[in-house]
Amino acid sequence: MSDRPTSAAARPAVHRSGFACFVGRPNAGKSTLTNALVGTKVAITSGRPQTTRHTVRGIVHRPDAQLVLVDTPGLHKPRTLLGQRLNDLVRTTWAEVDIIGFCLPADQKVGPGDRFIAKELAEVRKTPKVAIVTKTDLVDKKTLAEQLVAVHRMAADLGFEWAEIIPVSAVSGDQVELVADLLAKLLPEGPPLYPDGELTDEPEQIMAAELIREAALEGVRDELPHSLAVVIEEMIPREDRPADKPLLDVHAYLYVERPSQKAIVIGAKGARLKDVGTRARRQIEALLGTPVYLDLHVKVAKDWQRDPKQLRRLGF
Ligand SMILES: Nc1nc2c(ncn2[C@@H]2O[C@H](COP(=O)(O)OP(=O)(O)OP(=O)(O)O)[C@@H](O)[C@H]2O)c(=O)[nH]1
Repeated sequence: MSDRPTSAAARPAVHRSGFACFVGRPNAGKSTLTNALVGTKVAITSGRPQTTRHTVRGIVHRPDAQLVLVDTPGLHKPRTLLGQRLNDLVRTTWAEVDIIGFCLPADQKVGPGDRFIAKELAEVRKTPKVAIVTKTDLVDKKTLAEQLVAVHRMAADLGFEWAEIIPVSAVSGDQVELVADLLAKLLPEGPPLYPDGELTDEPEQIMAAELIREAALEGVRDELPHSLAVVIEEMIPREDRPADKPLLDVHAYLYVERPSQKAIVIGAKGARLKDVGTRARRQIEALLGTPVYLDLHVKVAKDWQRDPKQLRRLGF
């Protein structure tokens, strides 16, 4: 009896699948929402803007739909070659997805930064655009209502309409399911694109590099976030380990632009780097589910953000 196919009634009538990306100014809560929807830590979150450098996909598996989330970097006014490349990446992503979710924090008034993005969005005619008002746990009902009206009006002023406007708090979990429901409904009909249970197709190395970058940026200010790049040189299982005691060797380089930044990352007598290593190792172990030996080296790559050759080498 157990191998009898599921009855037609138990199966959803149509299956939908496709891609959605979240856009919004830096710190709008895109990565946090991605994580909440997927239910595991796949994108990197931090209190500092523009830390999401890579297009990280999280996959939401549902009986009726498979939603692949593409987390783009924050769109911003380009100051460097890296800034330009990131913005190009954002626009390329918009042209390829089935839904664009515009994240606007509930606790900040709609501003020029949002209008800058909305104006670009207005040009993307075919793709349904959903406004997602994030961080609703930070405001009262009245402020939220005003924000929803402002968000509606911003689009109307630019000559387009949102397919949906959804308030959500990724931190409290309020309405996260509804976001998934509404996004799923907007997807085209189609079979699952990824095997069941897969959460991301981002190479493990890039995710490990992002976790190291996140750990290295914790507690530092100012220009360092933009000057730090992490490259995994090698990630291989240690040989001669018993099957029940595996160990993964991870060797990574942290690239900074100036010797002074190298000193900051390393800290007095290497204490800071050691601490970064410990925290990043725990995160990588949690991510990959295996004990890790993490080896970090800091290198100066002078002005890498402005040098096309170096950018390529660092994976941009
Ligand atoms: N209270 C509250 N804080 C949130 C919520 N969502 C995100 N945050 C916080 O807002 C900050 C930015 O969140 P991220 O998810 O990193 O924002 P992002 O839009 O991905 O940022 P970039 O990668 O810089 O573009 C972090 O400190 C989050 O903890 C929320 O629902 N409620």
